[in-house]
Amino acid sequence: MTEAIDLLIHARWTVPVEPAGTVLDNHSIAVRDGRIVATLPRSEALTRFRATRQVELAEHVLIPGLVNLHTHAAMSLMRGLADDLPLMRWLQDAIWPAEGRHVSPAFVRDGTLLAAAEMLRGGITTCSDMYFYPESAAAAFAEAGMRAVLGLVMLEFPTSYASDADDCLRKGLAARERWLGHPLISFSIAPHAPYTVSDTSFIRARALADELRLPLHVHIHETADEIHNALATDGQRPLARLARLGLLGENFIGVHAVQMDESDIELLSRYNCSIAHCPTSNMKLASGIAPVPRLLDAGLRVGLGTDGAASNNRLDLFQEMRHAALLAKVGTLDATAVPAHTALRMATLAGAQALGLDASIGSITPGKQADLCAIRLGDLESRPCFDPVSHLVYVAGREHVTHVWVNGESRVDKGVPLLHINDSELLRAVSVWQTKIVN
Ligand SMILES: CSC[C@H]1O[C@@H](n2cnc3c(O)ncnc32)[C@H](O)[C@@H]1O
Ligand SMILES: [Zn+2]
Repeated sequence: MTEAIDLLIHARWTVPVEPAGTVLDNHSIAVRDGRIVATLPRSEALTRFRATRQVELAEHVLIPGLVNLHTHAAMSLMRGLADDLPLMRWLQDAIWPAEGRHVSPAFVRDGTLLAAAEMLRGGITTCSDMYFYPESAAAAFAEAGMRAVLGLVMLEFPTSYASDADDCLRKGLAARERWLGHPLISFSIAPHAPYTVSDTSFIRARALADELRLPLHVHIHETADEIHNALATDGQRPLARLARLGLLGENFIGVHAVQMDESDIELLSRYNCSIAHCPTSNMKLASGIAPVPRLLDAGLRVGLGTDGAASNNRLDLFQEMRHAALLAKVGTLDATAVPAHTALRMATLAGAQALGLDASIGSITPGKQADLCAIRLGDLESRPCFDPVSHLVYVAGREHVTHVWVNGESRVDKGVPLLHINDSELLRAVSVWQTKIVN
């Protein structure tokens, strides 16, 4: 008697990420009702299962869908608007004025659809977003069929979205109410940064995160100026202030963590926090090199983020894996720092753990959702292949992604996106935004 399943994927290599270091040759992954049922040798799979659909990946490696631990999806509409500036000039002279003029529910919907299409095509099946109008972002991610954790943002100053941090939260919580129970959409509490959020608002953020059992998602220690200014105004480093306010804890995701001393790392480790490392954004804004090997040695979960397309300018976790591995080596002058397997774990399981989603995504494990990504390693630029994980980080790019599934549903098939997004309509909308932004 064979078991009926929906999908059987036969892959030349499978890298489940958990157990660490495992590479399975010629195995098959069985999927039923959106979940992984089993991973087993191909010959056993063919006798045990009867599948509605089978997919042959003869020269491919199958990995868990990538998890983008930090982005501002709708900022894809500002890709390339302001390059080659340091963070505060970039924000204050270019980005915040543009956001003040243009950000609206329609902007967030179109920008998020553009970002979701880019991410899914590049093998990213989950992202942790932080942007205005989270209800518009939720609608766009749901339409694209991408898993997303939407930050309920908090900023003290008035924006086109809200008058202050309390207004941000009121609007964010109403959005969350409307999306409760959706299979792909969940939320985090996202106070923007120590330099834009008051003590009172941080305390409110922690109380809400505890009450609603949500992650806290905050930019921290991004630049030397941020530390310098905090010392001048608060007499404390930003992380010490957040610890004093009770913000740190195992649901805390600190984004960037570039400018860190031993006391900062000790605090993050004491409170069992997670880090979203954004190597390309850190390089482009010249923020510095995050001490990733020391963060990992301290036992922290370190995931990877692209940051927004206005500071990267790609939403490409293959690029972030490569940059994370290379930057760690340059930063420490140690070629063994952040090896390929570590970079892949950061881009998958570590991101899922940081978001509290590792019971359902982040590795190819029976019982988890079938969020999967296949990468073709058969082309001449990928030959020979001694170790597919080495190739994922040091050779392959998102252009080699051929298949993507979210919850067992195909989103990219043989390189062709199967998104519910009308490309020409979206491109028309993007060009209208471009015209508005430059005028
Ligand atoms: C409250 S919505 C998010 C807010 O963050 C801005 N932003 C984008 N990238 C960064 C970054 O690297 N550091 C700090 N702030 C950033 C974005 O423009 C929005 O205003
Ligand atoms: Zn950011």
